[in-house]
Amino acid sequence: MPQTLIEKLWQQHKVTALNATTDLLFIDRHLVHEVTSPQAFSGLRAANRKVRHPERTIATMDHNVSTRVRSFDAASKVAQTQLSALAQNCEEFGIELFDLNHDRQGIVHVVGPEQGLTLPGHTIVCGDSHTSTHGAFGALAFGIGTSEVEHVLATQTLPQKKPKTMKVEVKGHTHPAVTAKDIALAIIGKVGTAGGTGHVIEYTGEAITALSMEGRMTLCNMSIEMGAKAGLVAPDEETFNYLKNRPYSPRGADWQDALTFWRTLKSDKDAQFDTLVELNGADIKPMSTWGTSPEQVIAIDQNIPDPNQEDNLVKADAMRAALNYMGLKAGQALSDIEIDVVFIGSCTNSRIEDLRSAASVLQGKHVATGVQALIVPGSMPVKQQAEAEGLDQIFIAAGCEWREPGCSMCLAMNDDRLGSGQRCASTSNRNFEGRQGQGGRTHLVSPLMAAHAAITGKLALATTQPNQ
Ligand SMILES: CC(C)[C@H](C(=O)O)[C@@H](O)C(=O)O
Ligand code: SF4
Repeated sequence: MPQTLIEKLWQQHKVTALNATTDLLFIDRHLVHEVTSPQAFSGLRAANRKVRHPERTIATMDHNVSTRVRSFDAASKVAQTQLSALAQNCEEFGIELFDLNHDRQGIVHVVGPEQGLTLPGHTIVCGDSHTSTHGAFGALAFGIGTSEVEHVLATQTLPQKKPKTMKVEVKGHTHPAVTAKDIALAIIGKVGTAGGTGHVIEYTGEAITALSMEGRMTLCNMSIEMGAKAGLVAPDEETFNYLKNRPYSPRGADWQDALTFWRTLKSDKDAQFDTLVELNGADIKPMSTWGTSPEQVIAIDQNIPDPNQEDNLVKADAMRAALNYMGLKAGQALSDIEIDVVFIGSCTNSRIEDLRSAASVLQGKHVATGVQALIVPGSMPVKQQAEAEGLDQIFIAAGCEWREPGCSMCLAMNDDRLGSGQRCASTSNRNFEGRQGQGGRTHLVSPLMAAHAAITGKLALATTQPNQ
């Protein structure tokens, strides 16, 4: 029977069936960060167990770190406790750690791929919902809870319910001003935040294969915002070129063997998916959210929808609540909305291409009066690369703040946060109430649009208009 890539990866990692719906899977790679690991290590210690495969486990510090200075002292008390616990746990259990002073430190979902720790055909888990990012490499990658982190540390396996499969096909090409972020937001706008529930998504179509690895990571990253367990793209030459000579990528004969295997990783021609979704690349425009859920999203040239026109009463109520929280009115043009803060960063959009894209807009320009613009590279290698290319100088000359790597203003777990009522054009992935700080208002956008917002002080249209 023809199989989807998702089914192939599942079969390749199935250790045994536990019951009719649940299998035990082998986990190739376990990524760890400071927030969801302390209790898992405590559990191991209490049961007097070791980490089964320390060499398959790697840790980094990201959520809680200060992006102003590289010091635990700059973080809050809770953060300091979690960061020190991670350092101590990694030492005790023999796990490699990219700590604050390490030149490979960064956001866990930026670090894995750029180090070659994320490989096609892998099962990858992390105590973090955006583990779906790694699916960009043709890996089955998903987030897990803290008790599951303990299970994987102890056994390198995980019981998992078989997911449903979904194919999201984006046909044809998109306009040059349309980025992977816009594609992701357009898909969420179409299927909704529950549209992917119980599914693993495979993204296909010309508009997807045309994406760089950075773009594919942005897209797969947001699979979780559609309610999906994971999202992936079948690996191709773009994937292999990206991985060649990365620090942990296979080398020599191992590289050749890996390539031979990786080239088999695709869905069979007539493979059946449980759910099909189709979009036309040419219909997608630069997007921005207007509300407090990623599905409350429209094209930048549209007006904010009216709850009174919404037939679904639950949705209409959610829209009213969102308008109220966001301080916006139905019918208002998105492009008239003034912003206070711009955040370019997070595991969705803090890679070198994202920074290049922002720099292309900010070069020779200045941030609008009264706007604070934060540019936070996703990792130390991204930071170093950006500095080698002089991007930091472009940002600084434009009046932006150039920070140290970390999750930063993506979530209010460190000292970068919005004040109450502040409005932010953000390249992150969640716009829930209070996500970036209590009372803070988030508009999810691409780095291109965030950079335009920085210089105009508004949710501006990108200069290159789509579909003209
Ligand atoms: C802190 C962590 C558990 C959380 C997640 O799982 O996603 C965070 O990364 C987020 O983006 O909200
Ligand atoms: S950058 Fe944001 S979404 Fe990504 S792992 Fe950190 S907190 Fe979660």
